[in-house]
Amino acid sequence: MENDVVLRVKDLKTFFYTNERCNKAINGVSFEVKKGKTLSIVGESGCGKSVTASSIMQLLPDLSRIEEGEITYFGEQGEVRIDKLKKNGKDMRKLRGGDIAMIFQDPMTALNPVYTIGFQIRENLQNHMKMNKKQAHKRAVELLSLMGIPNPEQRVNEYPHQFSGGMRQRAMIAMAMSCNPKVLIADEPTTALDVTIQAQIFELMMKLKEEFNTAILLITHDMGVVNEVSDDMAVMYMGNMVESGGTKEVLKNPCHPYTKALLESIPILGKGRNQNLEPIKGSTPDPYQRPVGCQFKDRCNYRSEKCEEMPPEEIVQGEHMVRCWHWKEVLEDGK
Ligand SMILES: Nc1ncnc2c1ncn2[C@@H]1O[C@H](COP(=O)(O)OP(=O)(O)OP(=O)(O)O)[C@@H](O)[C@H]1O
Repeated sequence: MENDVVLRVKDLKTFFYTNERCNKAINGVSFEVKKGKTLSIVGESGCGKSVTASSIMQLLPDLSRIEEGEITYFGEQGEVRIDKLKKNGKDMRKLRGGDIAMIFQDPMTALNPVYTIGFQIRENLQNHMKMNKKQAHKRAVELLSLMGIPNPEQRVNEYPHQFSGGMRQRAMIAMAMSCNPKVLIADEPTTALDVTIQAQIFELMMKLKEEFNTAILLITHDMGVVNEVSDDMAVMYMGNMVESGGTKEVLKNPCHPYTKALLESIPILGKGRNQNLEPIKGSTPDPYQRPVGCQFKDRCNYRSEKCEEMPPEEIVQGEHMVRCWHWKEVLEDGK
């Protein structure tokens, strides 16, 4: 095991069971998150990004469960198999919000409307960092100031509804960062914010990553964001990882038709209005009636008989992995 890996997910399978039907929402996903680096997981709505995050945090909805696979956290006290921990047991509660923190698209998922921002950050610090009330208050003010919130001494005593959307997002990040987490999971953290605030929040996250050597697992559907902020990336489709590797390498040499299609569907800043944007044809299949073999085949121009069988993971070079029978053709066509 390379010692820069802080979180490893191996062959994860998380299924939903509704009305005697099974949705294999995550069907054998593997990746590693490295110390002080950002890994982005990207893919269309429903591909399994959020369920991956909830599996790691053991915050899965009632009808779902981890069926197989390993989720290992490499902490200062040694390895912890998260998938083996009790959802609400002492060890999981210690990890959650402590060593592994999460920020959400909607800050009100994490913030309680009836308590002041300061109270909520203090509570986290008192629980996880064993600080007394006075120390925790001082640190809460420092954290708000670090997040760029003006007048932190005054604002620490305000309620979430007194904060703007962007400020609430900052307050939630302050709460998540309060216990110096080793891993920060960010699930579409800026989708609800306007572009300027979005850029500021990412800038802030990257600053924190540098300062505290935090590993970030960023969940997004936005290839532009992936390009801007991540060291590594993984593309998900229908519960599978179809391509992964260093961000620069994957974006330069996409080998999966789906990655290529995602890239062709986004505008490039500064290229003006006359760009040939290609929406991805078709739509994602019904998760309860998944196709046999490659999940992307019905939307793919490279489809052949081989695709009736699920392609294996293949190494393109170094850490660049792809799951497509036709990746060499895809790569060649991109040149
Ligand atoms: N609470 C739930 N009950 C039943 N099925 C669910 C639930 N949450 C997610 N799923 C299913 O799990 C699969 C993966 O969903 P997930 O929310 O992880 O996708 P996502 O990539 O995060 O999408 P989005 O970008 O829209 O959040 C989908 O097929 C979805 O229908």
